[in-house]
Amino acid sequence: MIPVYSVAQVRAVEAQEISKRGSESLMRAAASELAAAAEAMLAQTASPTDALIIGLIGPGNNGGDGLYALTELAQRGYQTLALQCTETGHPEALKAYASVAGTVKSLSEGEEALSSASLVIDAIYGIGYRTGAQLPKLPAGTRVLACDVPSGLNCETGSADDDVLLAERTVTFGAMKTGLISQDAPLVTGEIQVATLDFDFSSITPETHLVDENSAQELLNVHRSWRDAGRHKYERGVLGLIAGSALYPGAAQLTARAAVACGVGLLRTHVPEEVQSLLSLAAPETVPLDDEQITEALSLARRHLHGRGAKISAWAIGPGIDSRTPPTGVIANVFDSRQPAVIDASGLEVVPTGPSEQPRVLTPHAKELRMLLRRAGVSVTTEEVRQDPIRWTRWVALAYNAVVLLKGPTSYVVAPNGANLVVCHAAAQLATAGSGDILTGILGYMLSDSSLTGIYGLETVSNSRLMELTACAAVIHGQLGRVTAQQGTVSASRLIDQLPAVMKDFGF
Ligand SMILES: NC(=O)C1=CN([C@@H]2O[C@H](COP(=O)(O)OP(=O)(O)OC[C@H]3O[C@@H](n4cnc5c(N)ncnc54)[C@H](O)[C@@H]3O)[C@@H](O)[C@H]2O)[C@@H](O)CC1
Repeated sequence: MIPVYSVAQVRAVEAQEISKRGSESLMRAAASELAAAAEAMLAQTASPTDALIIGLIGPGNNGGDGLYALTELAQRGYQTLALQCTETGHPEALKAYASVAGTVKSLSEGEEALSSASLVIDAIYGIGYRTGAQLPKLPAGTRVLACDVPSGLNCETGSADDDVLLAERTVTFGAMKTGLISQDAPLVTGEIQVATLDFDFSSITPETHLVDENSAQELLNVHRSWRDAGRHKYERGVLGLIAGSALYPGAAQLTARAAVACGVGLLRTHVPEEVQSLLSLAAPETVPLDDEQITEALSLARRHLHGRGAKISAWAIGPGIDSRTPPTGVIANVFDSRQPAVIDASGLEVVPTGPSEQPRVLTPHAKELRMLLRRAGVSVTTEEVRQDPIRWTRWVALAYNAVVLLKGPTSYVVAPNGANLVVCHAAAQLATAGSGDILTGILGYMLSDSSLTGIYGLETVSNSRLMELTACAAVIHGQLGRVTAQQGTVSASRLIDQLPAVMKDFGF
């Protein structure tokens, strides 16, 4: 997992490093990383002599990094042009560039060249940016490498100006920063590369940890057990799905199909009669589950949480339930059990606050998070949630004694003890109807599989493991969005089509 620090924390470590190593040596080290990233971006498309790299240069150290990087690139034979976007610039770096590559032009003098740039290095503003500067508009299709932070992005909050410079890649220095993974940032930064510059963060507690594809893979490997081989379907895991209504017949189908596509041992469905016939057609692998069978399964679960002795090993509750007529009795019984459950959509409207023995994951989006807060007696605006998502997700985690996944372009996973993880998938295409139902199917499957939860007897899953598995499900979901978008437009059904291949990439 990648530690994430606030700008203040990065500034504090930077000050220590400057006192040890000197400011210019740090800047040169940052510039070398930036130059290497520029070369890597151009490697497939242009030889040094053909490529024109333009640096957009600002007034502070960010501009200094950009100028030193251009200097290195000029020394390696690239054509370069430095365009100063503000009246002042970093004096030593300006001199260094001028001695190797000639004079620096002002933006208005050299703006025309932007349309023939192979690559633009955005070194106007970095972590010192305050919202409100006027930023240059780049020709459509310009490839942009951001130095530390895209200009126009507030690196403390993740809020971006309308004219923010959209990057294909961002090389950020020292450490991953909160503002690079919050609010608008995932839609702005492109791929982020952290150049640590050997900064020493050992005495500083990170604000949170980012779970990316590699770290999700590592977490899954840590949790996966050898007991997986040759198991009976009941041992593999049975998911009980309580979902659907005449009003929303599709949601239950999507969750069911997603769980089946993940390879669930068995899926048992408690849905209204009129939905069951559609469901049996959409997912013939499913087996219906009536009220009595649920009571029996829950009674058996008091002796066996998983395996042949238990008819169900985990639950998914909520997709497509009509909130005016939820099957409250059945759901309340499941909430009383100690079997893991993922609760989404209308299920969130009936989940109780207070202590609970059940390992639960609630998966609200921002509006549902506000509803959960209101039910717990806390009134906040959407803007307040946007400003401080971890704080408000933590409130819900504590009030409902559950792991909470706040869904969005950046997703936050928070445990009742306040521990938290961030998943930043930037797959805007996932904002499509039914995509959340699929996440419930993926997570439901994962909670039903003992080789991931480690539930073999009566010992249930810990909140920290639940939090990590939830983050993995969110990463898989994000990757699913990206992979599907590469093939064309995204719909929930097309996401499910890609699910087996994406699961395979994560070792399933
Ligand atoms: N923090 C680190 O670990 C390191 C930082 N370095 C670089 O240093 C940068 C930070 O340097 P600075 O503190 O000089 O900050 P910046 O270079 O981001 O910019 C600060 C300058 O921009 C001006 N400014 C900010 N917002 C403005 C607005 N809206 N309108 C007009 N002017 C505005 C400020 O007045 C100030 O002059 C980092 O982003 C990074 O590129 C690297 O050189 C080395 C390592």
